[in-house]
Amino acid sequence: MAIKYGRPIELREVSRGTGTAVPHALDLTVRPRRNRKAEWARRMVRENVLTTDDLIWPLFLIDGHNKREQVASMPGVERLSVDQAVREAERAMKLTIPCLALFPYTDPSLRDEEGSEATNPDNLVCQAVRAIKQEFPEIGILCDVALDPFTSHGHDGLISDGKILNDETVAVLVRQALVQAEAGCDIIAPSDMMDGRVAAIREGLDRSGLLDVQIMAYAAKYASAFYGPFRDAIGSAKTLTGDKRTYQMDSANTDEALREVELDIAEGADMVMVKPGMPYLDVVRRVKDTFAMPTFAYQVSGEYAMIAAAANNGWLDGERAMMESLLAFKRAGADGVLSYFAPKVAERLRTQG
Ligand SMILES: NCc1[nH]cc(CCC(=O)O)c1CC(=O)O
Ligand SMILES: [Mg+2]
Repeated sequence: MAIKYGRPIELREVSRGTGTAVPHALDLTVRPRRNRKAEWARRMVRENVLTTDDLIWPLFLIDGHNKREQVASMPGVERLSVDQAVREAERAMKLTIPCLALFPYTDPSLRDEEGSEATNPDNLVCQAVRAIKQEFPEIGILCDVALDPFTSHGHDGLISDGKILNDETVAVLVRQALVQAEAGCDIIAPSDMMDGRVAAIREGLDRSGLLDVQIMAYAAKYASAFYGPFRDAIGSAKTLTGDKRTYQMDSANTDEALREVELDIAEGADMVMVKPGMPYLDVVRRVKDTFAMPTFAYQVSGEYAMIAAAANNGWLDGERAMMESLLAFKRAGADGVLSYFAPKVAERLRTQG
């Protein structure tokens, strides 16, 4: 059947243009606006919903007690001492946010070439995991695995002659994952983009009897300008030498993302992630459609900063932009989102649905 103006021509024999009560009414049988005429009607036909179950809340940690420090490039986001992180965990519980992600600001005196603080079983991340789990064992905790918060050069791996070493780095990452898992972390999230790290970490966890610790692989992670504010937050912005393009992906590629994801699944990833988020929604959709795996996206620091900055300038409605940006991930097929907006979103969902 030939289609013209939204309905088959064969069905258009009767003209509706004459005798209608409304002067100048167009001859339209199909009027998509009918389904948008009221809030109840919009709710009935809504295809995607955002709930608190979709949220993972990233927290930045800092040494000390009763300390909260603004991150300048992320208005509304703070670095928290462990006791304060426990308070935020309590808030997350009340808001029914299922999972927290932890990122440390490591004191510069503890950073070195090898990132040795990453494997200290008593480092800031491990302290926070233990403290949160002791008070709130029912909340999920995700720990990032990569060396950049701990290295003096700000790279995610070991360096020799200006090259980021793959296999040597993987050995350290396994030890980092093990101290975090032994501290009680539920999900290990390798964000380093070394080849083969998922398999090595899975093997290390299993050998230590940590069979139930999940792996969420930052499988398709791009070399991105949108990580800038995060590097301020963890204090690696000033120290980072060069860029991360020999290990993080080229932003021009999507087939490559599928190959990366396929490898991580084969190596034992329980969940996969695409990062950054909004500029890579096409990748989220392809990954979800191709692998049907639990698929997450990271709305990264730069995405947060853009919305927060524009809102603070009165250039856009920050709350609405926040909700719209998160719903976009659901539309693209994501099962959940790491977002610095998590507590704000959860509060809004609770009061306004
Ligand atoms: N490997 C570390 C890591 N884990 C998460 C982010 C970025 C998160 C954000 O920007 O919010 C980064 C930064 C980077 O790779 O340089
Ligand atoms: Mg990979």
